[in-house]
Amino acid sequence: MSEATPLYKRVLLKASGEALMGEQGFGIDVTVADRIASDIAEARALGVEVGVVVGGGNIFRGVAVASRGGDRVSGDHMGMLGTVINALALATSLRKIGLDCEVLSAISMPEICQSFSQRLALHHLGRGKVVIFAGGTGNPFFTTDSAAALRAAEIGAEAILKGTQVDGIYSADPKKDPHATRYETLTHDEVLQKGLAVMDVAAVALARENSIPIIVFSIHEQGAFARIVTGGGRATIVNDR
Ligand SMILES: Nc1ncnc2c1ncn2[C@@H]1O[C@H](COP(=O)(O)OP(=O)(O)O)[C@@H](O)[C@H]1O
Ligand SMILES: O=c1ccn([C@@H]2O[C@H](COP(=O)(O)OP(=O)(O)O)[C@@H](O)[C@H]2O)c(=O)[nH]1
Repeated sequence: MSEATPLYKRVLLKASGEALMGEQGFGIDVTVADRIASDIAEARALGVEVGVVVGGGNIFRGVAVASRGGDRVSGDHMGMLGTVINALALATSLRKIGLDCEVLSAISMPEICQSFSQRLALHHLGRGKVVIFAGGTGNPFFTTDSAAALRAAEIGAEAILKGTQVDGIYSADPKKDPHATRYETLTHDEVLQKGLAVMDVAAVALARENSIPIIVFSIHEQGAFARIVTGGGRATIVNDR
């Protein structure tokens, strides 16, 4: 690994739930969780404090229930519980390689993990622990992208690194439009005005209000997380400055 100096003291990684299922159609591929853990370890070795919001799309999405005529709120509760399962899997992968971490959940389940509070999160981060934020925002009708923007603001993260299925923000969804072109940089306003759906509107707006840059990169590319915290790597940077 390079001796590069990190650009940030503290970042928030949004780890895609869907990425965690790897080639499987559902659930968690432990090899993917282990790889994401080793990427986080590289950033920690550079001295960067890391908070992680995990998605849940590999397990459950509330909108899927609603689209079949079911109850959206119950569906979202199931989705949030899915993020807790993912958080526990990622914590296991981190501990396996000797990284100290804590899972803090927006929904209290004290037998399983600690409950989220800003104070506790700052306490753990300040002691060098990776903090995994589970349970999204704790509210239905939100997404884990919004949870990422919220937790980033609460912990004073200098950037949100959205590790997703694609390597940046495109003029249209690159999975649907083969002619979509990739942006190197954008402002928060441009993402919203152009309707670029890589992240939901609430999340981008919250990041904009708090002047937090968003960096979109492929979580499938090994080592990308550490490269980005040192100012390299392939990504789209959303920043207003
Ligand atoms: N303009 C766009 N640029 C890049 N990706 C886009 C765009 N519009 C839609 N997408 C899609 O958004 C997905 C990320 O959305 P999301 O549901 O938040 O995934 P996850 O949280 O699992 O990373 C990408 O994988 C991509 O297919
Ligand atoms: O604050 C939140 C975060 C998540 N969810 C639910 O949890 C699911 C999984 O989260 P998300 O879709 O954001 O996961 P990702 O796309 O990152 O895998 C969502 O579809 C919602 O049903 C929710 O209700 N509130």
